[in-house]
Amino acid sequence: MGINPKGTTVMEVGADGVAVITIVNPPVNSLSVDVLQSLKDSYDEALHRDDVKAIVLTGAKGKFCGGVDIAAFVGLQGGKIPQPKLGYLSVEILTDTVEAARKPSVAAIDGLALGGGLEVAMVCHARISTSSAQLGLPELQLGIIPGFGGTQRLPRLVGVAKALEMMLVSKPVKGEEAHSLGLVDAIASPHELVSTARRWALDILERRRPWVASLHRTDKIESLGEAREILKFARAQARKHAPNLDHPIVCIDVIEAGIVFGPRAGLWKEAEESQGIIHTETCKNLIHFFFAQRGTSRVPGITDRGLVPRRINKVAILGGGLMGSGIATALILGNYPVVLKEVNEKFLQAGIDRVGANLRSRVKKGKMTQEKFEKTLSLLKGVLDYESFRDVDMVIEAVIENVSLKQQIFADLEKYCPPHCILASNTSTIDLNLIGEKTRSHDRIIGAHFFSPAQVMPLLEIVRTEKTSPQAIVDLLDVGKNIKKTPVVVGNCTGFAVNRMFFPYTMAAILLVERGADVYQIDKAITKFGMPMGPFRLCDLVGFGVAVATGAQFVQNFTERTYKSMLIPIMQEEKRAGETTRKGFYVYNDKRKASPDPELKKFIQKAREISGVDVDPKLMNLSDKDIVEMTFFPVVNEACRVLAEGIAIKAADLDVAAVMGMGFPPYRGGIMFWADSLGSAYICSRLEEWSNMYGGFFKPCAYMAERAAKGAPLSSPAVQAKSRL
Ligand SMILES: C[C@H](O)CC(=O)SCCNC(=O)CCNC(=O)[C@H](O)C(C)(C)COP(=O)(O)OP(=O)(O)OC[C@H]1O[C@@H](n2cnc3c(N)ncnc32)[C@H](O)[C@@H]1OP(=O)(O)O
Repeated sequence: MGINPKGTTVMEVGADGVAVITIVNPPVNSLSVDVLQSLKDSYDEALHRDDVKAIVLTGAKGKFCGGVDIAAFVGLQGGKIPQPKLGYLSVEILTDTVEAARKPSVAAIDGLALGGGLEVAMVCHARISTSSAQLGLPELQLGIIPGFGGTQRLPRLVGVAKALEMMLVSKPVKGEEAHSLGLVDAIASPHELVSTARRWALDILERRRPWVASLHRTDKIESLGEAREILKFARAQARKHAPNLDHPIVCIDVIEAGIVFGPRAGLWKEAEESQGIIHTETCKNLIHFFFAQRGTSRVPGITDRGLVPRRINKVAILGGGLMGSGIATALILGNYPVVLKEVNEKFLQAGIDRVGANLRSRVKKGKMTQEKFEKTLSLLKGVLDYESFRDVDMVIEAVIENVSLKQQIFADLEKYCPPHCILASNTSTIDLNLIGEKTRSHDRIIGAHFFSPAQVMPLLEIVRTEKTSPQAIVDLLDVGKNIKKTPVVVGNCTGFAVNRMFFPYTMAAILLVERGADVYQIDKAITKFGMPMGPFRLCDLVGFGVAVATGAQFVQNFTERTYKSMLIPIMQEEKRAGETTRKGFYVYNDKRKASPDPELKKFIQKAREISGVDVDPKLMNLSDKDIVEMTFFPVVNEACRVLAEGIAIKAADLDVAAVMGMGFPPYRGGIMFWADSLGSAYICSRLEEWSNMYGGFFKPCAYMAERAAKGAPLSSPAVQAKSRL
């Protein structure tokens, strides 16, 4: 153990002869190297002491265990923590010491038992849980596989089909479901959890309850033939849904090894595969992303001031369109009473209906009961004037992107809302200083940029101006957390962070097409890279109207690096505006299935003539790698500018923004992390090459050029020219 151990276990032996071993490592009692060592020591002691007859394993402060300390994986990857001997933890300690012990262990689970946490619990001879506890094996989300026997024990406790689902989807189950699955043996209230577990352990010892080693159970596992079919199907699904990822297949292989060759062979295979898998790029990227996501709510100079978020009792939303109704849905789902304002009855009813439909779709999917639906919808109140704004704590304006309309609204809000009320705008591109120009409330004006559909998309871009008060930021961060959004705090500028990265992505794709590349090949290559869809399919989905409106903002503000093309306006003239008109870059059938359209060539030719560019034979035969680089390196270039200008606080925030706002594959770590895996010098040299051939759109920015010259990573902290935050 180190001088300052990272966590420990505490053992108390009661008069009943039960030793209660408690994992203590806040905030989630993760299994650090020190905790694991201490767990082993506590077990050694408990197994040797004559006054200990049975053991209860639990976690401090209502949390059983959040799994292996993920930071330890970073230590292993960097060689700072030595790799333990193969099978030491999983086989030698957990299986051969704890599970094989002559004293029974019972896990008392409250809060969470995730990853290694659940695996340790499954090694115990019984599990008692609270009904609200969350139990799961989410390791695949980190690019690894369960490594403490989870691949072997979970199928033996709940069956192969359910175990696979829990592992592949990385979704935990609640205590009640775990009980009905057989994963836990009994449910107890938090208050009675440990006492129930104590009694259970003694009952096992006295043979009043079965003494079960999960590893050797066979009753829940399907027959060999059936299990193989299930595994075959899972493999096909994994290949289809995650073709760039190997670790789900490795996980399935390891489960199969245990079923075919026996659980002990499975344990060894799991140990072997686990050792290698943590050194893969996928694992490094996903672990980076895990910490990046959690780092976004740490804002230097804001969240370190000791400010306490104020209570937001009521929120008002202006505009019941797609965005406004989505935001309202997200808020009422987070239990915030919401006032939705529209300009007339018809629009108001349509807005309320949209919220209702959003919630109803949850009921249909079985994610919400009818009772909860009614309770949630009752939190929404529609209004046509500002009277009920007199006691709101936060307003979110979500009307169309029209500067003078927004200015008028903010002037009105200043009159009607109480002085403490936060005045937020959901604008996706407009400068907030402009929006607040007609007010004297600049300190409480803030951007709350949601992504469509707002009730589903997890990102919330929080935009602050130089005048936004730290308290308003802390308050909005708290609201974001309560409605389960990942916030990214950015500075004020046209397009903020996400849309500034989006513009060059779409523009690069159009530039390539005008010079000879194929629309559908581009979409295919980008999808293969891991985006949910290609840039053209996405344009169709969001609609050309939105693409043109946001594009215009970019043209106006960043003229020198805008690639101007008439392709979309030409198509609009032909009444092609994307999926809603059934024609865009693709044509759509009744079932909204997209197919390539040979007619497209005609529009591309016309746009090419207007731009006065020639087809470049090289661009007609691009490899997938070239397509990915030519579309994403301009995004990296813009991300560098966003960082250099101080719009984003740190590169990792842009990684999160790209993954959650653009759909960039998390297993590539995010835009900047991915860029650094390729190297600044390489990216810069390619951009220079294309800039010479195809113009200023590709020109590397000063930040990029400087990093490339020094051979420095793009994401290491920048000496910012002038922070805009
Ligand atoms: C061998 C084994 O098979 C391998 C493993 O066990 S791998 C680990 C498996 N476990 C996991 O994947 C769980 C990961 N954690 C989570 O999903 C969520 O953090 C949680 C559900 C536990 C809690 O969520 P929530 O309450 O929203 O809090 P969240 O902000 O995410 O986490 C709180 C803090 O705990 C940290 N944390 C959570 N789980 C951690 C873990 N397993 N290791 C290290 N730190 C962890 C977070 O980084 C965060 O730290 P911060 O406050 O300094 O940013």
